[in-house]
Amino acid sequence: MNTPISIDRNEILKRYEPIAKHTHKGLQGHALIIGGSYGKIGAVCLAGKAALKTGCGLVTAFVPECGYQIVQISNPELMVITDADEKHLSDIDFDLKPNAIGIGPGMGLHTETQKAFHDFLSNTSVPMVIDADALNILAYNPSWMALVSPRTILTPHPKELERLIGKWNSEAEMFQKTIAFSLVNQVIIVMKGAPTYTIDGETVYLNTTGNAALATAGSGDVLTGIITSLLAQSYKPCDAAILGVYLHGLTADIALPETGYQSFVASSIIEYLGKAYLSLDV
Ligand SMILES: NC(=O)C1=CN([C@@H]2O[C@H](COP(=O)(O)OP(=O)(O)OC[C@H]3O[C@@H](n4cnc5c(N)ncnc54)[C@H](OP(=O)(O)O)[C@@H]3O)[C@@H](O)[C@H]2O)[C@@H](O)CC1
Ligand SMILES: Nc1ncnc2c1ncn2[C@@H]1O[C@H](COP(=O)(O)OP(=O)(O)O)[C@@H](O)[C@H]1O
Ligand SMILES: [Mg+2]
Repeated sequence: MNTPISIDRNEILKRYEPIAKHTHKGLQGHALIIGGSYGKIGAVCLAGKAALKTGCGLVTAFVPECGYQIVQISNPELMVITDADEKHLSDIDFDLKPNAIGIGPGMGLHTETQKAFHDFLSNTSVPMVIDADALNILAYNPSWMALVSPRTILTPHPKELERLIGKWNSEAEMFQKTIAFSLVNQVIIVMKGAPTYTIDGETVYLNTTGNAALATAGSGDVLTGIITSLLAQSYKPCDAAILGVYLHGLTADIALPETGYQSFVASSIIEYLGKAYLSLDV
């Protein structure tokens, strides 16, 4: 394996694009977050709000019918489209043209959802982040990887990674198998952990921000929203992944003296995104 490239502030400033003075919401990108199921609509609320607070101009959530009021009330800035089914996604069909899609948070593994995901992948080539249950569905249906567009970003935690690539006996083998998976499928893999590595074929990027405060429910869902937002704002997929992971960790580093580890929750990541961005602008 090549020596990982350490992603520090200098590397980020090479990639970060400050906002243009005369931009408007129509130029800032439209992100679509697809996911949720009965009891796990919060995952979509978190990803959607994170997408907005990362700078996207418009964000739409696609959720089962039971999520309609939850998303609208928790995030009035979000637009919502609902599936025909009350509790799970059964047909992922929409009449809009997002610049990027994040799919999987809270989505569940219902057989109808699995079929809907298959049909959605067959018909979509929009830049995409695949996370959580959408990754698990791919792991259970490995041949569907052929439907995933090149340069798609996958964001597995260690268990999701194991489901996708199989068990490993050493860290070296984990990297070897992940790199091979990235090369064969032409996808970018964000190997979430402490620390997080982003794998783009043979190139490995090591993130340098973040701390144990991030070990809290929904923090991966927030990361999906952040990276989807950057993709929608026209960052190249690998840069969106690297910058998104860096910003996500930076929020926890900035917050720590104020929140401590224990009281930091996934919504705190979203709350501190502003300070994370501001620290890049000085
Ligand atoms: N508010 C909401 O709506 C929320 C909704 N959510 C949604 O729930 C769905 C299920 O997602 P999920 O990740 O909780 O379940 P799953 O894939 O079975 O993985 C869990 C297993 O993986 C392991 N594991 C995890 N991290 C690890 C690590 N760093 N290092 C090592 N191991 C690690 C760990 O294994 P263990 O250590 O227990 O053996 C654990 O048992 C998904 O759609 C998600 O979006 C959540 O985001 C929460 C907030
Ligand atoms: N101890 C830790 N140090 C740094 N980052 C962590 C730590 N624990 C978790 N994280 C980060 O938090 C996120 C957890 O993602 P995930 O397990 O998908 O959460 P969820 O599914 O609950 O949203 C990842 O980005 C991971 O890198
Ligand atoms: Mg997750």
